Amino acid sequence: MTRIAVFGAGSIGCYLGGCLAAAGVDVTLIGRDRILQNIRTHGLTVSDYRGRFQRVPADQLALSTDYRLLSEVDLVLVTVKSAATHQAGLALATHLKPGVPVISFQNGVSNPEELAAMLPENPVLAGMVPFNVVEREKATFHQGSSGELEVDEGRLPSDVELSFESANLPLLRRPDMLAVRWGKLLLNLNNPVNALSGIPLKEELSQRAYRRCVALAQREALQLMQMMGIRPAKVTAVPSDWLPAALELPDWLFTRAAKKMLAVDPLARSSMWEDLQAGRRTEIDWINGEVVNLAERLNQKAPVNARLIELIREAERPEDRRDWSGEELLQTLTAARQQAALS
Ligand SMILES: NC(=O)C1=CN([C@@H]2O[C@H](COP(=O)(O)OP(=O)(O)OC[C@H]3O[C@@H](n4cnc5c(N)ncnc54)[C@H](OP(=O)(O)O)[C@@H]3O)[C@@H](O)[C@H]2O)C=CC1
Ligand SMILES: CC(C)(CO)C(=O)C(=O)O
Repeated sequence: MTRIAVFGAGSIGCYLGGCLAAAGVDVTLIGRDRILQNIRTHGLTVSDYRGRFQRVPADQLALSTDYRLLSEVDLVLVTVKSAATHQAGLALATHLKPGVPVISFQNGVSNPEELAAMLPENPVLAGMVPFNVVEREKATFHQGSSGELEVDEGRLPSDVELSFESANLPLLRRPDMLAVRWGKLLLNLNNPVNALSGIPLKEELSQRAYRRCVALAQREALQLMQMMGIRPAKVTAVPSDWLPAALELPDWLFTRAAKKMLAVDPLARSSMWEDLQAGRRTEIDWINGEVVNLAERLNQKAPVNARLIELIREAERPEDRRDWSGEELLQTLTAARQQAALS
């Protein structure tokens, strides 16, 4: 049986690892002591909005901070935040057997390439997690919204797809993962808006002013992607090009038309909010930063995304952190755009 290691046992890593282990897969979780100790005490519980509730006893998992365990596995799922990708790459390059595949289940568009450059002897596949996972008390990891995992078409050990399927996490294999990652990045432009709002995703997305902020960032990104010849894939019910217009709908129409987008656990928050809460560096440079990078390469401007980066940088300093109302945020983003148009 394929032995699967999760590198970065946090929200996504513990959820994927827990679902796989509950289905009888041999799982090793590599992570930090805080989370591993919690799992040793309580076992690992995975739950979801559809009623999944599975508890895996700690002795059914290999739990370690020791990277040497990587030399014994047949597949690695990388689930660290983007700022930790380089460190993950170093550990994998030191311990992984040649030929063992690695799937990056991370947001952003550059992580698989960063890993591939550090792991010339291992196939690195891009993956995409469409759903939200939050850590709850007693080592419980809860999936709060819907969607299927998507992964590059490259070769995986023969029983891996079946293992994911039996864990109720079917892998959708795709030939166009770069387009999928850009499509996901468009959705993740909501991450800073959610983090700055200080309220759960469902509540935030129910308010038009916040949605208009996201739409401003997406329009800017879509225009630059088009100039660069990037065609983002459709990763929600709405085609990527239509996302801003859908978000700008009045509340009464949006709540009817975008039922799926709002079908999210009432307490779910973006992973960027979780980072701010935990005092960690956020992934802003790997999300909105990619839009600003595109603008620079095209000799253009991306004032809305640049302003969101500034605001998240401020919020990363606890003493400067505050919650923004939708109107306040919309005002500062609109002002940034107007100023850029004048200069
Ligand atoms: N959470 C979500 O709902 C979603 C997240 N994603 C993406 O998935 C990826 C993972 O996110 P998420 O699970 O939320 O992140 P988390 O921060 O919850 O989990 C990552 C874990 O990896 C640990 N870690 C980092 N570096 C190392 C290392 N060198 N050795 C061992 N452990 C390490 C971190 O510890 P420490 O913090 O101490 O460094 C943390 O506990 C991100 O790219 C995110 O954008 C995608 C879809 C949804
Ligand atoms: C699932 C989604 C889009 C929102 O939670 C996400 O990717 C994140 O929080 O980083």
